[in-house]
Amino acid sequence: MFDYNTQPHKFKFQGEINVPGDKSIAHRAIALGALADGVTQISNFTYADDLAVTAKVFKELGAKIHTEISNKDMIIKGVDHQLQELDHPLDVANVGTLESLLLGVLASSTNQYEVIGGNYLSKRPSDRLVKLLSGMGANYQSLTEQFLPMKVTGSSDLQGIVYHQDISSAQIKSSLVLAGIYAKTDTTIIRKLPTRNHTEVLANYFGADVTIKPDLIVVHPGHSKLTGQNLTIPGDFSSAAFYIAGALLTKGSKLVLPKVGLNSTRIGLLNVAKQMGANIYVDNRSVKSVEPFGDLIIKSQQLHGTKITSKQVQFIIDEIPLIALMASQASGQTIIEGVHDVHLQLSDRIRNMRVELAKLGIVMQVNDDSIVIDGDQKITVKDTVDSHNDHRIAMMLCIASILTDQPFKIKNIEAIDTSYPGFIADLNKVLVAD
Ligand SMILES: O=C(O)C1=C[C@@H](OP(=O)(O)O)[C@@H](O)[C@H](O)C1
Ligand SMILES: C=C(OP(=O)(O)O)C(=O)O
Repeated sequence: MFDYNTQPHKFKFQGEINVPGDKSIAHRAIALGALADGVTQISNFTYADDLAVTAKVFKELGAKIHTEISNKDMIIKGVDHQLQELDHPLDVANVGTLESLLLGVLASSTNQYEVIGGNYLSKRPSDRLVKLLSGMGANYQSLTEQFLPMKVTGSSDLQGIVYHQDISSAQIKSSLVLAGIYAKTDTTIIRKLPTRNHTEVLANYFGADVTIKPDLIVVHPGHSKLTGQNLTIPGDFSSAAFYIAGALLTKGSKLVLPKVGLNSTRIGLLNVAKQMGANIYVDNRSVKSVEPFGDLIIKSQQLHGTKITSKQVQFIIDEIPLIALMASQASGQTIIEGVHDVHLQLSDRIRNMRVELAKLGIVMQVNDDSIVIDGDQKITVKDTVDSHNDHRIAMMLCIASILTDQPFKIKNIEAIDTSYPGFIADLNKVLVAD
């Protein structure tokens, strides 16, 4: 457990920074590469803590995984769906995406597994997902019925289901896709609202047969077979978001972020920033291994408040603490609607960001399904802040520290390593004292 003392200056941003490879895509690439027949080579892989846990779990299931940390390469020899039997539990720690992907993967194996998790995930209900996977024919047993630890015995006779999404969750959808690839009949997911689409897009890249339409996706197990692939992971938009917010909010900034992932299901913060009056330029657009990317050029800008609707929330799901900070520095009021499910993330991310920002003098009204933030708030340090072991809150607090010349302490700063080891060093490369 480490504390970080922020600096007693305001800063602006100058220069260029390459953000790490996308964590969300990398989780899926490891899972699909591990299940596939043959070798998968992943370039621009970031060895973040969450991805280390995913790699460890799939290694235990029999995949051979080699990481070249200096080259940011990962090489996986897959098991061709023959998962190894284990005499010990699979530990997903507090990696929410891994828990969901894994429960879907294990649905089609007849081996018996036990899945355990860390203190936060052991309190996150899995019953919605488990009910769906059980409906396909897999068996999940938890003493508490809805939380980890859980005993899983899948089925070699999984049957597809038709699921009318009651909540918008990329993790639930992804889990059903991974189970559906090995089912006997089609799995249909009828969307409530679109969510990040990396799983279905990447599954097709590996040889699955998934129809992707705006209002539904259908997994056709048929004769599809996953085969190892080479892929390059774009920069993580959710990591780039901290620099985007920082550069917009600090006078005299100009920052370039090369090769950032621009998947339309991830870049809601760009649209929110535009609604708030920002002009962010995108250059050198391209597509590699089915994911779009490009260079972002950000200049400081005076922002104004806006209304963010529930339709936009899935596209900013991991950026809400940062958007709250942006809103507090804009002119006028901002309302974010449709945030109910974000309360389930990690340790209740919305509650924690409200508590921590209040220690910096930034107040907001948090309701069950909406957040209201007044603009023009001055940062006034009242207390030591805490990441609550949430990497997104930790990095948002680092950006807040740049906007004030009052230094403060951030407790449990090491949470940053969950997605972006080296963030503070990178940040310091592009900060110029004002
Ligand atoms: O599928 C994913 O990679 C993720 C989906 C989102 O969660 P939900 O599916 O619970 O909304 C997001 O918050 C999480 O950081 C990563
Ligand atoms: C909540 C996050 O991820 P996960 O759900 O995988 O823990 C995140 O990356 O912000």
